[in-house]
Amino acid sequence: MKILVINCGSSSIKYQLINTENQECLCKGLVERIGAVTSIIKQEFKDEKPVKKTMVIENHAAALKTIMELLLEADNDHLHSLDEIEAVGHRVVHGGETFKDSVLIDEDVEEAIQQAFDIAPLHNPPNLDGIRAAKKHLPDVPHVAVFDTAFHHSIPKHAFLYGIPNRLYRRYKIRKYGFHGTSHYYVSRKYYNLSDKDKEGSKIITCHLGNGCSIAAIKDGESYDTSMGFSPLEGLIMGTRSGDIDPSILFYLIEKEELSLANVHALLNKHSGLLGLSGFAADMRDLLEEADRGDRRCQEAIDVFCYRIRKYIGSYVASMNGVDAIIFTGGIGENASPIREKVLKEMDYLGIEVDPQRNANLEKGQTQIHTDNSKAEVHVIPTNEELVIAIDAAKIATASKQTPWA
Ligand SMILES: Nc1ncnc2c1ncn2[C@@H]1O[C@H](COP(=O)(O)OP(=O)(O)O)[C@@H](O)[C@H]1O
Ligand SMILES: CC(=O)OP(=O)(O)O
Ligand SMILES: [Mg+2]
Repeated sequence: MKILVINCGSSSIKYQLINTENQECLCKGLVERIGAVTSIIKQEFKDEKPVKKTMVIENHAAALKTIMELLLEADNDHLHSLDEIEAVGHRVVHGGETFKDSVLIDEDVEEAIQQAFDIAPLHNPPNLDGIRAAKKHLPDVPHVAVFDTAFHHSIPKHAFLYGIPNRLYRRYKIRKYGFHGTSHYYVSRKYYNLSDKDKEGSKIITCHLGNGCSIAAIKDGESYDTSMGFSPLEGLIMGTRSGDIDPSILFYLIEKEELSLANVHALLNKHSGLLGLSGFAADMRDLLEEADRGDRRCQEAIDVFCYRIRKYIGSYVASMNGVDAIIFTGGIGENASPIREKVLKEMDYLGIEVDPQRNANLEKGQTQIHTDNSKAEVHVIPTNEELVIAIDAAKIATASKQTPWA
């Protein structure tokens, strides 16, 4: 089946056209800086020259219209008409306690996604904008929501409850949910596949390090704990998000700097993390470059970033009583070998040994960066959230055709 996968961020849309029969990506695109003075759209069909355009794109609806036009403009063998798209898979970040699996999107599902706006303010509003805009262009095909939270539904209660009054969980469902589920799921399955290991009895730690960053402890193939929580703000240091902080800092700042709720929100979500610490950039490439040139604050931001990851890995080894493999993925995890090196140094207490050559010069198709003597394995596995979304969308679309009343 030809599936269009849409991942709407606050100011960007990533999309892919995937043939789920052979799991091939036919086209990949990105619209950036939606709502800015000029937006950029890049698109690349398989085996074709990439296209890049700069134009004014005011909102997600306009961006989706441009994407549809550009997909058709290409007019190649991969897509002749929008009628060939058989379903659309949408990444939805927060599914709350309601959605344990992907679902066909109807009005109730849209309503539930909207109800989670408060707890995923950076993600769910653009996700819903994307769904509504895509439905206008492709009204006759199934639209499927695939949730970041779904894979983490297996996390046990002792790991998902916070130490606050229990009535807050019962009344508002305040608990850890966890995110990046499609990525943690994908790389863990790839690992089982490449290592020929059984899920049963396995203990692995997956580190998704992109703009948003999270770590998951995966036991017997199921998510057992993860660093993001009620929202995607908890846990690791991220591009612009703070990760874990002492909540008292907020009480203190609200008084000292008379911060409003909106100020606190912006402080922790947009001005913190690598950007806040370095005062320079949220992008790891820029930070590594500046740190190499001797910038002390960029180096400090990298140090804090890596230390937090080490700390979480250690805590998940403790919570699972061991680890068989650690897996790195996401833009930073896949590409930044100095970051992996820094995170993994001095892990001999776990018997983990990284081969510096393998880590620094990972060849295409290779994943292993541990030495042959290492007690636990370490792999770099490129993620593919879009493929997981496409496969789920195809499955649900097929089922909905067979049972049209469902
Ligand atoms: N070669 C590289 N070296 C270091 N960092 C990289 C490299 N390529 C990408 N990154 C980093 O990956 C991050 C973006 O990750 P990505 O997974 O693409 O993000 P998103 O969450 O938007 O999908 C940025 O911090 C970027 O600097
Ligand atoms: C949940 C989350 O943080 O997603 P992203 O990394 O795409 O921002
Ligand atoms: Mg990502």
